Amino acid sequence: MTPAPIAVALDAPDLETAARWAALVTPHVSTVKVGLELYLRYGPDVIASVRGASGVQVFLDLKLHDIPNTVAGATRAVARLRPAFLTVHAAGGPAMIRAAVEAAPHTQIAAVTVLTSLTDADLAAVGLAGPAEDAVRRLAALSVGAGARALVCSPNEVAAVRAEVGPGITLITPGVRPPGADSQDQARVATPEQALADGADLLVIGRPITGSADPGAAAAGIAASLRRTSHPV
Ligand SMILES: O=C(O)c1cc(=O)[nH]c(=O)n1[C@@H]1O[C@H](COP(=O)(O)O)[C@@H](O)[C@H]1O
Repeated sequence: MTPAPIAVALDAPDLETAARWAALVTPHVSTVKVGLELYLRYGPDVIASVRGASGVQVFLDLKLHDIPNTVAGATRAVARLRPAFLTVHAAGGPAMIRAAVEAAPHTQIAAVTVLTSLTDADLAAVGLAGPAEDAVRRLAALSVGAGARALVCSPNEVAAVRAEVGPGITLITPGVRPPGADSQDQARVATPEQALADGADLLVIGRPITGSADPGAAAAGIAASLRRTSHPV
């Protein structure tokens, strides 16, 4: 069976746990995601550990945000690990995004528009007035103009972003929760089925899978529900 378009966020405190989660979920999902918690503790070795024997696609989520020269150097430093995706913050601006794109020709640079943990009130507090969707659309257009071929947004904005950037751009949505699940620190959320129906290409899901007693079964369950949605019987 084709693995589901899900990136499981391996936000674990230690490498053994992350590698175990990766092994349990990789039969069911296309991608595993390494973020700041694991990468800052273990460095580049973590990539090989979670890739394991399966060779599953790895998404490196470092959310780089600095001046263009520094981001180019940081991107070059990790490009040799050949992650399928590497995140940068779109708010770093077009020159920074372009620097990352040029520094990693074999990796898709994914520009994070507005973090899924932020509400409209949070955005107003940091000086971004207006609904999140306006900022997301603006940052999405800017990122694609700077050469990004992948974008990160919440499922609530994915339909608007798709309308803005067209079909060729990979849209990645965290802030995904199965029906009835706790949204925890996520503010702009939707179900996996809704995110896919609205145009997402890859769903980032962490704790609803890794916090389950059986992460393999949790991943398989969500993958099966997505298959039912895309091919209703
Ligand atoms: O870039 C990301 O992956 C990301 C962007 C964003 O706006 N929101 C967001 O939650 N993420 C990541 O997606 C994952 C979501 O995890 P859960 O909330 O446990 O499903 C975490 O690893 C976050 O770092």
